[in-house]
Amino acid sequence: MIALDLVHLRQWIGREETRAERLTTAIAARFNATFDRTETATEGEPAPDLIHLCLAPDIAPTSTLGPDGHPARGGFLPPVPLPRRMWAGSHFRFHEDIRIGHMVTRRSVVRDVTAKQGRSGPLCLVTVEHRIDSDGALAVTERQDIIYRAAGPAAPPSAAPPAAEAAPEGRYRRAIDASPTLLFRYSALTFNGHRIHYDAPYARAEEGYPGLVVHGPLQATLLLQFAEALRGKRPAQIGFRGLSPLFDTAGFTLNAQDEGDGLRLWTAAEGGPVAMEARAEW
Ligand SMILES: CC(C)(COP(=O)(O)OP(=O)(O)OC[C@H]1O[C@@H](n2cnc3c(N)ncnc32)[C@H](O)[C@@H]1OP(=O)(O)O)[C@@H](O)C(=O)NCCC(=O)NCCSC(=O)C[C@](C)(O)C(=O)O
Repeated sequence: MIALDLVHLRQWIGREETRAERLTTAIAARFNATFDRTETATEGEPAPDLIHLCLAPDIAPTSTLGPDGHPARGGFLPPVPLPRRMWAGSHFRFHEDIRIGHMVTRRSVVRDVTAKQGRSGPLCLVTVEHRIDSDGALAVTERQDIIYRAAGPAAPPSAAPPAAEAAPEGRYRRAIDASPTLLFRYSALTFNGHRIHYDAPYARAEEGYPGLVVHGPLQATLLLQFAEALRGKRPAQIGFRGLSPLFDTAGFTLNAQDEGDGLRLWTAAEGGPVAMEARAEW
């Protein structure tokens, strides 16, 4: 069993990083193509929401990547010794548009590092706050949770009852083909080398998943686009939480339900549990 030295890991709290990249029409066009959006990417126009997740990635030489294809730990993020990294959730607040052609700057701060005991074993939760500016104007604030967990099956049998309950059908639904091509294109857009998203033998044999894992940010982007299509405009804020992984072994649906002034949204595979849940407010 891997012991977490929380005193050491919590020394990363307060650590900051700033990265920037110009949002070119080429990047916006690739994003639109990946998500089957018909808009033309035009300089000066508002960019599609959550495109900032594709900008200014960690650029590490291939020879320095860890066995999972991620940059080795211990730079900006704490060197958590648990091997399985997952996107656990994010809360976004939208202030202004990010515009195509603008310089997009992300300032990130590690806000918290905590240890938890999950049904899948010990977990380490790292919370990071991001501020995203578009040509110097505040555009988006984000509070992101990353979970690290021990090696082993994604969902232990003991976790079966609550985790395996089939998700309900939303009043509004849209089917998505979780094809390896879509997953690969999103990995390429985000320069994400994490092998669980494109290397099926690795995902099965090394990480114990039944297939390729659908990226958390990809699900979040699809759910936000669905919410925007239903309401005709971007919400003021939206929060996501990943509850169970989704795989390329079956298609999945985007679901939504009216809830108060907002929408409750979720993804689920056919007959599967809620994978990612979200709440959007306008
Ligand atoms: C994370 C797993 C293993 C924990 O599942 P579990 O059954 O072990 O945990 P639990 O028993 O449900 O909860 C234990 C504790 O953890 C907390 N917790 C539990 N879940 C969350 C969450 N999401 N966000 C924040 N907190 C969470 C929970 O509140 C509880 O805290 P408490 O003891 O204080 O009450 C499980 O929820 C899961 O598998 N979620 C799906 C994750 C996923 O599929 N992410 C997308 C794919 S990975 C990815 O895209 C990566 C990428 C893009 O390549 C990249 O960033 O590098």
